[in-house]
Amino acid sequence: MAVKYELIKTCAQTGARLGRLHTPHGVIDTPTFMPVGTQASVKGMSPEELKTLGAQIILSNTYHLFLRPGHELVKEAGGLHRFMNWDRPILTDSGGFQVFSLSEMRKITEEGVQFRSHINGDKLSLTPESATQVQNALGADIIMAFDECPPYPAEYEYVKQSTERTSRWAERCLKAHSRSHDQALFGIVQGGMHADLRKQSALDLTSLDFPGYAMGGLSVGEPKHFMYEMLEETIPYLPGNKPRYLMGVGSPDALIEGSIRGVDMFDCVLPTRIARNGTLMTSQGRMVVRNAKYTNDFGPMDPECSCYACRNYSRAYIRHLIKADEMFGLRLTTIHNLHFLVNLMVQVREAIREDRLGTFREEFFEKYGMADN
Ligand SMILES: CC1(C)O[C@@H]2[C@@H](CO[C@@]3(CNc4nc5cc6c(=O)[nH]c(N)nc6cc5[nH]4)OC(C)(C)O[C@@H]23)O1
Repeated sequence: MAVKYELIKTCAQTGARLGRLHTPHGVIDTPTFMPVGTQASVKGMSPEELKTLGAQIILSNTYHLFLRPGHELVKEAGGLHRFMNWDRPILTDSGGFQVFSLSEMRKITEEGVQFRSHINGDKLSLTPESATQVQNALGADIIMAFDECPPYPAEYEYVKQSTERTSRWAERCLKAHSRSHDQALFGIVQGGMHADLRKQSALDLTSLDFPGYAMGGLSVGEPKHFMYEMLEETIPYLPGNKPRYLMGVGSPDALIEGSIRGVDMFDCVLPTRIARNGTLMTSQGRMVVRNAKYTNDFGPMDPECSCYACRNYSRAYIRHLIKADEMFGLRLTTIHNLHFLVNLMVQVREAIREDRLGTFREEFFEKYGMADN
């Protein structure tokens, strides 16, 4: 059985929906936040800790694993689930985006992308066919079409050409996708910040009948209201019985706003990235636990949080560990931030079930603060 989306209900107050995504490695309750494990590890977290905090699916990345250790090695190890000892669902991003955000000297043609490895400078290339074959070898439950994420800002004409090429690449991915695995290939809608290009991209991709659709080209530095507008311009052209995935989004406000607009899946490095510099997402807004004001603060990072870190350790202790460069400190902040977002989605799903996500949004923003988080 490949990937199947089950729509449970739509929120009466908003456009949000409650669903379940059935995959070969288990069921995912949606809307969901997916922790990012770029190089086959969610930095500092064991699979057991991820399960304890409630993660139902994690991300990994084709670009990084293609460069190191190589997809053949992962395949030889029995695939990504076996390699990283994670028996729940995995989604891999297709690599196009990371080529642009990480590698030097890259050249994009109709064929694909040529680039230099950011690790050792080797000249490499990825094409729709090779990116799909790499993901088939890695064995994730959900794999992504190979696309170009246009830079932001970009000229209309560039975005138009790039988006049309991404649609042609999507068809090539479908053709290359080996059906021998139980993997679902999702299409990625592009179109920059232009409603007409977003609509055309959605129509092109839905004509290819993918089992799920991502919205790419967002969370790339644009003002958040542009992102929300593009969701409103795209989602009406996506089928209601398929999952919608907003790539690269992971701040509390954007998760709520995206859910309200009908997004089912989110991922972002934000919670794990800011945890590593001691910044926490708490019910009272952002908090930088390494600040001197927490030196003698023996309370939990977040008094309303039930995570392992908040139940067992104080702000003073965690601040000390971070100042002393003790690894355990960043593990605790990571556990907390991931638990915070996973738990936020539990509350979002509860609010949808009870037709009160609009009210929940107001209450959450009141406490969390509308600051750009
Ligand atoms: C918010 C925050 C902290 O997230 C960070 C940093 C910069 O934004 C992020 C997140 N934004 C993001 N947009 C994406 C768009 C695409 C896309 O169009 N196609 C494909 N295949 N994958 C994508 C992955 C994406 N991630 O992108 C990198 C550079 C990976 O780090 C992330 O700002």
